[in-house]
Amino acid sequence: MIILHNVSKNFGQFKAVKSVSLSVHNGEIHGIIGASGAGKSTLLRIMNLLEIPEAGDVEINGKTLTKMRGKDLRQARKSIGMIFQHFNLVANKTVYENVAVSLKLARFPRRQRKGRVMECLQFVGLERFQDKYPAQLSGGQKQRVAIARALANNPQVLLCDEPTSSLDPNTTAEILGVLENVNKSLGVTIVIVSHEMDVIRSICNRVTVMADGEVYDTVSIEPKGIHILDNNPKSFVEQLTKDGDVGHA
Ligand SMILES: Nc1ncnc2c1ncn2[C@@H]1O[C@H](COP(=O)(O)OP(=O)(O)OP(=O)(O)O)[C@@H](O)[C@H]1O
Repeated sequence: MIILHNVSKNFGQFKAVKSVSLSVHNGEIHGIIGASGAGKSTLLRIMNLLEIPEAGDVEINGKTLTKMRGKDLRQARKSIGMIFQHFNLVANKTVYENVAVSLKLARFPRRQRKGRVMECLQFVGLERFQDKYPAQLSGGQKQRVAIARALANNPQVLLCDEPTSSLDPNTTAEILGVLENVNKSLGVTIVIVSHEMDVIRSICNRVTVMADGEVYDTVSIEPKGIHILDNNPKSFVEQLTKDGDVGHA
């Protein structure tokens, strides 16, 4: 579905992505992991041409994105949604307006917009928050709004750049649950960049490991599932001491 053919990206003299080829399969949750500076986010941003590669091609569903221009490119990019570590919501717009704006930009039929916004907010469990502003929401709620916004135009692929890195462990698990639901019930292919091994192991089917701007390897894995801790202090102590090599102070 997404195929990168020998893509490269330089920032000045620095080679951030070096002739990378990679396939993301239809319907999978594909992780990209690696050390800080390995080029993960740059590679993800190349997939929807937020970063334009100096060399190589990006192919989506048999169409070469890097060779498209104007209306065709805009149309093709509608099939790719994206979410970010810091949510990127518009501060002076309500939850409803944040989702509606992506429909407006995509020229979604005006009369169907309200229904579509509410459908997306329901999907992420935030329909009651439609009139709130981002500053009135928790980090997890902000990321849910960002997911609703990314889903509004019915994308086939959702690109996720460190989607849980600003969140606590329980909220991380909740957001991973939402992403899993996006994949399973809507059939959306997901690519998720994270430096957190637990995040990648919990939901991904295939994982690409990057190092120094190159793909080191791509492996298939069995997702371990999402473990939600409750906020009971007893369960925190149990987690901390379960390996038996620590005692009570
Ligand atoms: N716009 C830019 N201008 C200059 N250098 C950049 C730019 N974007 C990224 N880089 C550099 O390219 C390299 C790869 O960055 P990238 O964000 O892709 O890495 P990453 O693996 O996602 O790392 P991290 O986990 O720290 O975000 C880094 O050394 C970074 O400093």
